[in-house]
Amino acid sequence: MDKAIVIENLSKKYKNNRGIQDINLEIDRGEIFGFLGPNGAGKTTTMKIMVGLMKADKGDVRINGYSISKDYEQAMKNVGCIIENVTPFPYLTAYENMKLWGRFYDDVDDTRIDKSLEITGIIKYKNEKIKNYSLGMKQRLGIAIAILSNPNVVILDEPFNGLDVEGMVKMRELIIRLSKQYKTTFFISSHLVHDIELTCDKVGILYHGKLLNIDSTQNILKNYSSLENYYLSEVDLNGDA
Ligand SMILES: Nc1ncnc2c1ncn2[C@@H]1O[C@H](COP(=O)(O)OP(=O)(O)OP(=O)(O)O)[C@@H](O)[C@H]1O
Repeated sequence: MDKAIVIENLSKKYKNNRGIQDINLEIDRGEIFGFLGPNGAGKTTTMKIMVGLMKADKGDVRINGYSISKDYEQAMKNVGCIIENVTPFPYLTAYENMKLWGRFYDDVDDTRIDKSLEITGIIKYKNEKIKNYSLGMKQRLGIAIAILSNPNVVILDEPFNGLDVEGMVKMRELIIRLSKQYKTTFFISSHLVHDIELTCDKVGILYHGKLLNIDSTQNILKNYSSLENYYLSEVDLNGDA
């Protein structure tokens, strides 16, 4: 199986002793992986290391076969991400913001900008200033920016945060469609069990910096009535850090 992301023995300890400890996981090409954990579990820390915003104490991450510590440029070549918040310039339009982002890449032209806005369903607001965007529209713009360079791996920190019901449904549909249509691999962090259950093929539970378990959503739902029940039982069994 073609592995899009491999995380090996990843550890990072902050001065206050919090952080992540010995994370191991593998994600197949085209899979939607849900990184589920409560506030402070270490999701953002892991994702920051994955995209090179922070250095690990130990371990490594391979993306598309390339190590982020040894071959950072190659590893990042096909990655799009939103870690914490994207902050588009409010007084620029979506198009102008995308144009600025596009300068980071060699092969992003106006056609690709339009395509990204089209895929994420905000092409009709292309020439509107971001200050007039709703939160859901801004989240979509975040995805549009993340997929601008046509990456095959997309890493999203809390993409459902702050969205209303309709916004969540649309975000979910968008992620699933991209994974099916383009075989894009997604690594999504969230503390929203329900959205992870409905969106992700595979789920890893992070608790107090440790990965408690990792399994396919299908398997989990064979044995538990909901992902929430599985989550609570895993935390109850193994969660004492
Ligand atoms: N720069 C830092 N220095 C010290 N401690 C930190 C730092 N960044 C994060 N932490 C701590 O490390 C732990 C993991 O934080 P992290 O932001 O990775 O969690 P998270 O799972 O993303 O949480 P949330 O869902 O609230 O965003 C937390 O206890 C946090 O307080």
